[in-house]
Amino acid sequence: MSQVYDRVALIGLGLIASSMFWAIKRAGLAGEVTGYARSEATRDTARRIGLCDRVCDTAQEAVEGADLVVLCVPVGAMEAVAQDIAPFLKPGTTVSDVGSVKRHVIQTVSPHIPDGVHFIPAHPLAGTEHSGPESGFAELFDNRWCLLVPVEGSDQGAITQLRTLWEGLGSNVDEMDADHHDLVLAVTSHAPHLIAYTMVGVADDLRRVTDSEVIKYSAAGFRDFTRIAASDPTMWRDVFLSNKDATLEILGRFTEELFALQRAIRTGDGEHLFDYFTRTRAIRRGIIDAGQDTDAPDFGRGKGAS
Ligand SMILES: NC(=O)c1ccc[n+]([C@@H]2O[C@H](COP(=O)([O-])OP(=O)(O)OC[C@H]3O[C@@H](n4cnc5c(N)ncnc54)[C@H](O)[C@@H]3O)[C@@H](O)[C@H]2O)c1
Ligand SMILES: O=C(O)C(=O)C[C@]1(C(=O)O)C=C[C@@H](O)C=C1
Repeated sequence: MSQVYDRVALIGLGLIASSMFWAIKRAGLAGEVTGYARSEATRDTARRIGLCDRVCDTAQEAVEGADLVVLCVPVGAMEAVAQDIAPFLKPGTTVSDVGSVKRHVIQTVSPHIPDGVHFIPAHPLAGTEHSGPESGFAELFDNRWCLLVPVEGSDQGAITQLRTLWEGLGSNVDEMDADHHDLVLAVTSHAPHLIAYTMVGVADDLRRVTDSEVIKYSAAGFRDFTRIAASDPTMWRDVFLSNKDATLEILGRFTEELFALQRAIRTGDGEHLFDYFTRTRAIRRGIIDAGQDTDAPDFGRGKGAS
């Protein structure tokens, strides 16, 4: 693929920014990539590992002359960063972000975007439990969705250009309205993370995790929870505080279902449990058949597998 932007600036050099950088380089999508991180230690690490063509000591220096600026900081830090860089953006620049919540980012960042600058929020649905400048890798976005959430009146040419970048990073791209995005992600990502945090917290409360009994004898289910629960605390604090309504709505429904299952166990209602688990199994198989779980092992996918 050929170059999509002359100059890209990445603000916040963690998992997502570093993965974007390596994927941009893999496909030659930008002439120059500048980077800025708030902490000197992160900037030093970035320089040491060759992350970004130029690591800058100020956000101003990083965004000056950039055609695309991507905010890759926790959702709660987006507004402050937007405010800092706004005076230094050239007309015609596109500002985007990768935040896990969209309505809040639009509400807090939009007021700082100068006239003549395009703001096109985005969210790559790809990540790991690791964070920081050394955690990124070029393949992170391969065959994953990236959702673009254009605000009213967004420039079509700027949207198409950003779409081309994300396709070049390996993603499938779709567009979505911000409120719908936040509700969908509350179901597919935010509530599941909270449930994983809770489950691991419960195990810890039983004082067995650090004694290693829970770890030693943990089955795959619990181990998957611990992977998710190892995710960055700042990022996830911000996600829940900024996607409050949708997350609380989904957790309300979750609690109702949990009570129904609890009741079925107490009353010995095996039919309820069996029917419920049959329904959820069909959902999992639907995901695999649609080719959306690239991490899933291949066994059990053949016709007739039970
Ligand atoms: N980790 C995931 O799985 C994932 C997936 C998709 C989207 N996201 C979103 O991407 C964004 C970045 O997440 P990440 O996983 O790369 O996080 P990360 O913790 O790996 O990196 C965030 C970086 O931002 C820096 N930072 C924090 N506050 C800052 C500020 N005020 N000014 C400048 N830099 C600041 C941190 O020092 C760090 O280098 C978040 O908004 C998150 O919601 C994360
Ligand atoms: O795979 C993981 O570790 C993730 O949690 C990635 C994940 C997700 O929930 O799928 C987490 C947050 C994002 O905003 C997008 C992706």
